[in-house]
Amino acid sequence: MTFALPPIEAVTDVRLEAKLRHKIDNKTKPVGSLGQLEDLALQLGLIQRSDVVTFQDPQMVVFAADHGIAADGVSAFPQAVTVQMVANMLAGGAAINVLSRQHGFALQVVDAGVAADLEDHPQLIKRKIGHGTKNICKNPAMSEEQLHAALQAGADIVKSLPGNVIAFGEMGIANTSSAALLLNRLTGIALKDATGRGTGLTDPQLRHKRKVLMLAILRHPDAVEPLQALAALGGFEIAMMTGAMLQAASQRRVILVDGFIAGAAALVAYKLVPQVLHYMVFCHRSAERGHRLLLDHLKARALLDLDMRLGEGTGALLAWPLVQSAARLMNEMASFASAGISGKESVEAAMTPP
Ligand SMILES: Cc1cc2ncn([C@H]3O[C@H](COP(=O)(O)O)[C@@H](O)[C@H]3O)c2cc1C
Ligand SMILES: O=C(O)c1cccnc1
Repeated sequence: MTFALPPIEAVTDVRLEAKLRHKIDNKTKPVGSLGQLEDLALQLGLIQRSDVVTFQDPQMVVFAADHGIAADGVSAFPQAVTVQMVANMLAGGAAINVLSRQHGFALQVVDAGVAADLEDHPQLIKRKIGHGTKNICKNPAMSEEQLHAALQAGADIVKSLPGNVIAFGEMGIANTSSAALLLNRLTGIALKDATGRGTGLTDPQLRHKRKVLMLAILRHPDAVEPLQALAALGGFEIAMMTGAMLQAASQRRVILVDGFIAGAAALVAYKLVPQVLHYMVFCHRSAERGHRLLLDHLKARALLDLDMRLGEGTGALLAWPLVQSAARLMNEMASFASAGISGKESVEAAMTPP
């Protein structure tokens, strides 16, 4: 089975963009004074092809999987934490549960490839590709067949969910390693700079992680195209998120991107279909050092910078009130004309000698 890249429309519509800009600029505020929220309102309007933005049934999807490279001591935590955290999420106790409840997001956890068999649960979507990836220091993380199955599963999951906004998060011990390797391979950013402390490595542990990742990257010199890189260096959750993001964009949903790992999936999706970026809101900048470089590469500016480095989708949901505010400001604010307030033209006229 080969995953067919879904068609994604660019949101460029010159007439609509002009209309939206006019609407935003004529609201009762100095032009540009709502800063980044104005760009966000414009983006949302272009995605929804309307100057009134509405959100329905927001979804939070956490993709979970294990990584063979965890055996090489690249994380501060053991692999078993992945399945334990999935159980915690299904019991409602993880950070992402708290934030999903707070912000009214329906939460689904996807078993993309956890290294344990999981019991059925109403919030668990079972699409296990394998019991963890292979150790990328020795082998490609996954076969081509597994890669395509993961991409397809991601797309299927999005198709099965309602709503027009979808937030992406992940859980998988050692997945900052895959994210760093993908960032290096797909952008040329130095591996040393792409590699960070993840769950909280000490200095000697970080040096060890860098050595291990250098061995891993040298093991896969030919995996240069995005899909080859994803199969060789990625993870089941990252591949599934990539397919899911592409599908979400093809359905013109707003995509809320979390931190470094969700960002790595976004990067792969962008390298496959650049227009996918039009649908993405980069919600926060993670403290994981590669994330800043990843966002710079995408010329993206995140909404929040809170020194967070958790993942799960937490940064995505914390930015949700800002996304809602951008929509409401566009929908509800009065214009100078409707409020009967003088625009700056009257001052300019007064300053111009007759
Ligand atoms: C208890 C716990 C909860 C988490 N929730 C997200 N992560 C985050 O940390 C992991 C990536 O970091 P590394 O590459 O260093 O393993 C991922 O599971 C990510 O989602 C967690 C990690 C831990 C330990
Ligand atoms: O930014 C992230 O997604 C992140 C950073 C560190 C650990 N886990 C996730």
